[in-house]
Amino acid sequence: MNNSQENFDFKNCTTCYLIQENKVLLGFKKRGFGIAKWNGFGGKVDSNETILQGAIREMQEECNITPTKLKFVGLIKYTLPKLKMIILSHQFIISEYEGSIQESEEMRPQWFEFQNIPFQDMWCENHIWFGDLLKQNYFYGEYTMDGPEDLYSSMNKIVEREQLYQLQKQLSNRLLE
Ligand SMILES: COc1nc(N)nc2c1ncn2[C@H]1C[C@H](O)[C@@H](COP(=O)(O)OP(=O)(O)OP(=O)(O)O)O1
Repeated sequence: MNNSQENFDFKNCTTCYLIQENKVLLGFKKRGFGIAKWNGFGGKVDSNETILQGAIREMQEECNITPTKLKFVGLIKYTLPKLKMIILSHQFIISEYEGSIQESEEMRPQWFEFQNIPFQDMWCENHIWFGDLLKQNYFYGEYTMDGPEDLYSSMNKIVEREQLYQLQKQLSNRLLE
């Protein structure tokens, strides 16, 4: 963190993508932050839970399923200068789950073919790292932006698994599991 970011709020968030047979489940955000954009499912990690517990809870709340097989694949640090906020988003791929997918008051779920991702209706930085996510590469990114269309700087790199876990320990004040 540089000096000008010392008084920024810091939030741990999760974002989860259910992947099956070259399709990914996205949710259309019906309210709040990122409204009217397609995104993975997730949200803020509560103070009494690990990152993984937060990821599972958000899936239950937002699309009614309980993930049983999750892979931690990515870490994205978003700096939002106008909101004076840093969001560290822990990215997961889900390959197995229990329950039936249902719409919630926050998200409308829909399957998308890998070839047909609706980037035009997603946060604009998504197209930079989404290919790595779908290939299940481990990746780390940093983005400075003030909203879904306002991207000021970007960095994305593929990392080794150990490097990703190391970065998670360094950047997050919370345990993964
Ligand atoms: C800043 O750029 C972002 N880009 C993308 N693609 N996704 C983002 C960005 N910033 C946050 N996100 C993701 C991280 C989380 O998955 C959600 C945040 O969800 P929300 O703020 O709605 O969190 P909840 O805890 O569900 O909110 P409520 O307290 O309103 O239920 O967006």
